[in-house]
Parts: sequence; C-alpha cells; structure tokens
Amino acid sequence: MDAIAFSAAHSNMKLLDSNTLNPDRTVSTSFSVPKSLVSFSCKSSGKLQVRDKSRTQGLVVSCSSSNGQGLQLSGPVEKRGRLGQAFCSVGTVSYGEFALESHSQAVEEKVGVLLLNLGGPETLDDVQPFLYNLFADPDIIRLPRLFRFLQEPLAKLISTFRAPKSKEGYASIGGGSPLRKITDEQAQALKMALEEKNISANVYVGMRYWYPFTEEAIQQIKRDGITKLVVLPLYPQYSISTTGSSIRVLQKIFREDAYLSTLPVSIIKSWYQREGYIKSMADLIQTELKNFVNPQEVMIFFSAHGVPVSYVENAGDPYKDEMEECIYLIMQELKARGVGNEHTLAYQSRVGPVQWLKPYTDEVLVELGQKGIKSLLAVPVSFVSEHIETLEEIDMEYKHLALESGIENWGRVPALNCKSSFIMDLADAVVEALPSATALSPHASSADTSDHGSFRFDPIRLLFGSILAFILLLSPKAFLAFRNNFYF
Ligand SMILES: C=CC1=C(C)c2cc3[nH]c(cc4nc(cc5[nH]c(cc1n2)c(C)c5CCC(=O)O)C(CCC(=O)O)=C4C)c(C)c3C=C
Ligand SMILES: [Fe+2]
Repeated sequence: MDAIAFSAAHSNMKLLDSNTLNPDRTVSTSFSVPKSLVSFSCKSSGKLQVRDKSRTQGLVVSCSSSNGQGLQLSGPVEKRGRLGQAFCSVGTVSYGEFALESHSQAVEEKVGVLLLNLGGPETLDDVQPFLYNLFADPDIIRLPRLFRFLQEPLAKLISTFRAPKSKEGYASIGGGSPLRKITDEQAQALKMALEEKNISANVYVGMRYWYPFTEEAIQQIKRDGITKLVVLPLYPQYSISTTGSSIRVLQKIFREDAYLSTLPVSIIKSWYQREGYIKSMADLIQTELKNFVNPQEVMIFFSAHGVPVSYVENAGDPYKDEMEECIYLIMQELKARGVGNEHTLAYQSRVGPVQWLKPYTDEVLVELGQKGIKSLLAVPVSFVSEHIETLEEIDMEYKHLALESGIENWGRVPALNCKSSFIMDLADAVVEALPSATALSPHASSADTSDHGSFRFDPIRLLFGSILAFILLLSPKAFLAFRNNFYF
C-alpha cells in the first residue's frame, strides 16, 4: 500500500487531501490549485503533468510512471475560491500495477510578469539619446545586412536632426513622456488584479528605448529568482518594429544566460482579439460618443501608428492585418450594442522619406472635412497608454487640422491606461499563458529572429539605401536638404 501526496508548486496552492492508493483500485482524491498554476512532481514516476485541456472545461491531469505503466488522474472542474475564480479539483485517481512512492516534491514557484513597452524621454535632455536608441534599433531602421555598420552613425545623425522637433512636441505635453508613469501604474494594477485571482506575481516593466530598460528588468527578474515568466508586450497588435524588436532583445539576453535559458517563459505576442480588450475599447467609444449632440452622426476615426509599407510587403509584418481585424472586431462589438456609426482607419506618425502605411491620418482628415463630415471621434488604437502621439499629435496637430478642414465637432477617446476591465483582461491573459511557459529554446529564437532573415533580397533597395546612407554620412549639407524635404 502506497500513498501519493500531491503538493502544489505555488504558495497559493493547497493540498486538501492525499490518498492511499491500492493497485487496481480507483480512488478519489481532491486538491485545489489555481487553474493556471499546475505543476507537480512525483518522485516515483518522475513525471507528472497537468494539462489545461480546455480553458472552459478545466483540467485533465495525467501522469506517467517511469516504467510507462500509466498512472492517470482525471477529473472534473470545480468552482471554488474567494473571488469565484476557477479552481480545479481532480476527482478521481487511478493507476496501474506499480507502486508509487509516498511524497512528491513541493517547488516554490515564483511567477513573474514582464510588461514590454517602448519607453519615452522623461526630460527634454533625454530626447536626443532616446531617439538615438530608437534609430539604432535595426528593427526601426532596417539597413541591408552589408551596411549594418552604418546603423549607429546614422542613428546619431538622425537623432541629432530630429531632436529639436521632438523636443517641441515633448515640451508641449509638459516636458517629457508620461509613458513610464502610466506603465508603472498598469504594472501595479495588474499585480493587484492577479492577486484577486489568487496569483501572487511580481510585475516588471521593461522598456525598449528608455529607462527602465528591458535589460534592467531582466536582471531584477534574475535577482528575484523568478521560476516562471509571462512576457506581455503592451502593444495589442504585433509589429516587427515594436513587439518583435523587444522580443529579439529578450531572446538575445536569454540565450546568453545559463539561468534564463532554462527559465519557463510564455510570450503573448499579440492580444488585440481578446474579448476584454475589444469590449473595453467599445466602452470607451460608446462613452465618448455620448458627448456629441448627435452621436449617431459622428464618424469614428481610428488612428493607428504607422509602419513603413516595406515591413508589411517585404518582411511579412502582420501589423496591418491585425490592425484591420482589430477595428473589425471593435465595430462588430459596437454594432451588437446598437451603435452603427460610420468608421474609418488611417495611419499616423510617419517618419523619414519612405512610404508608410496608407491612408495617412492628416490627409484623411482634410478629405473628410472636404466631404462635409461635421463630427469626428478620434480613437488611438495601437497603444494602451497616453503618449506624445495622443497628447500632442492627435489632441493638438490633428485636432487643429480637422477644425481647419471643416470638421466642427471633435472628440478623442482616452487611452485605456488603467481601466479596470482592461487590466482584468490582461490578468486573464497572463493566467491563460502560464501553463504554456517553456524555456526559450535556440530553435524558437531563431524562428523569431527570422523577421530579419525573411526580408527578401531587393537589389534596388540595397543600391539606393547604401548610396543614400553614404551621402548622408559624408555630407551634412545633403543630410540637411534630405531632412527638409522628408522631415525626420
Ligand atoms: C504600435 C505602436 C508603434 C509602432 C508600430 C511604432 C513604429 C515606429 N515608430 C517610429 C519612430 C518613432 N516613434 C516615436 C515614438 C513613439 N512610437 C510609439 C509607438 C509605435 N511606434 C510610441 C507610443 C511613441 C511615443 C513614446 C513617448 O515618448 O510617448 C518617436 C519619438 C517621438 C517623435 O519624435 O515623434 C519616433 C521617432 C518608427 C520609425 C517606427 C517604425 C519603423
Ligand atoms: Fe513610433
């Protein structure tokens, strides 16, 4: 007669019962674990897996003994818990002819959530070095491989020339980006939302181009001894230039570190299709529409941050498709609520001389004014916090342009920031991602870095890109002319 005791790998998990098992007998056991945190060890079998077979129907627990004689646990889900969240209770245990050793190992699990974001200058003095970091990113200025050595000098040049214009923008919104403050608040709110779901997690913020840098967050994750990590980029839609770039930084750090290379990690690449996010966006739009005298006459104007067309057409960036699907889902949700307004999507914030995704926000605003549209509600859609492009570009530049073009009633939907339904949905996304955490294998990383590799060889781009880079580097005068024509 042997006993098997299950203990959970997380401080919130409680062992309610253990059973004495007899061969050829099915017995019941019961223990309670948060649905997402399911990891057990069993000395004799060596392997005991718990799989989330269906998100809605709960767990099936299976275990194989070291000799493959089929220990099995299975059972229905039971609802428990202080706040009504799904807990799982395994109802029956059966096993084959082999005895099991009595104790399992309890591993203290420390869950971490890493929020990835762009970062922004906190003071006007930070603007040029922030821009340098941004333009030095090969996912932002994509030079042909042969000319990568030009990346840093080019970044220095462009950041120096763009800084005065950027500084004006940041000065007009109070002298710096609000991104760090808002992201810290989101991190705190997410930690609390997870606690309500009985998951104790450390939430970290890792910025791509300014403090706290992703590298710093990772060092803290190591110091804290995190044993399972969920990576959640704060961009609803995936782009090579945003989520892709941050993930590449992560993969590089993880590959080179013994501890990190074995840390189970789950990366949520994009989440624009989540019901909680779509509903939260629809809530914001519905609320804002009510501020207009004739809400049903208002054109809903989605304005997304653009990317160069080449990202989508040559490098396979899914950003445009994901954006269009996101808008479709938000509009479907609004329709289901009886809101049947007209809508349109345009892309803002283009930088430099290349073609960006069209239509451009500024051009569409003028066209809509000319067509006689009188009321317009701007909805920033690629980002979940207020930042320079909502506070300055939309609220000031585009509003001014729209009013000048004949639009009389202007409104803007606020960013989601810490809206509770949105934060709760992020917490759900984390909970759902936890079971699939696995070490970032060298395989996975090479697949993910393939954005670069998949950039098709384009001789014209190569030729012109390199000639341009050389001219710009060698001749400040030419750069000035270039800048004046194409405004960096
Ligand atoms: C989904 C969002 C974003 C995408 C896609 C994106 C691509 C992208 N951006 C630049 C150049 C700049 N971006 C700048 C600021 C900035 N960009 C985003 C988001 C996306 N960028 C945000 C949220 C911010 C604001 C951060 C803040 O400080 O509040 C800037 C600096 C500001 C300015 O000078 O206008 C630049 C430059 C490129 C080239 C690019 C794709 C290739
Ligand atoms: Fe940007």
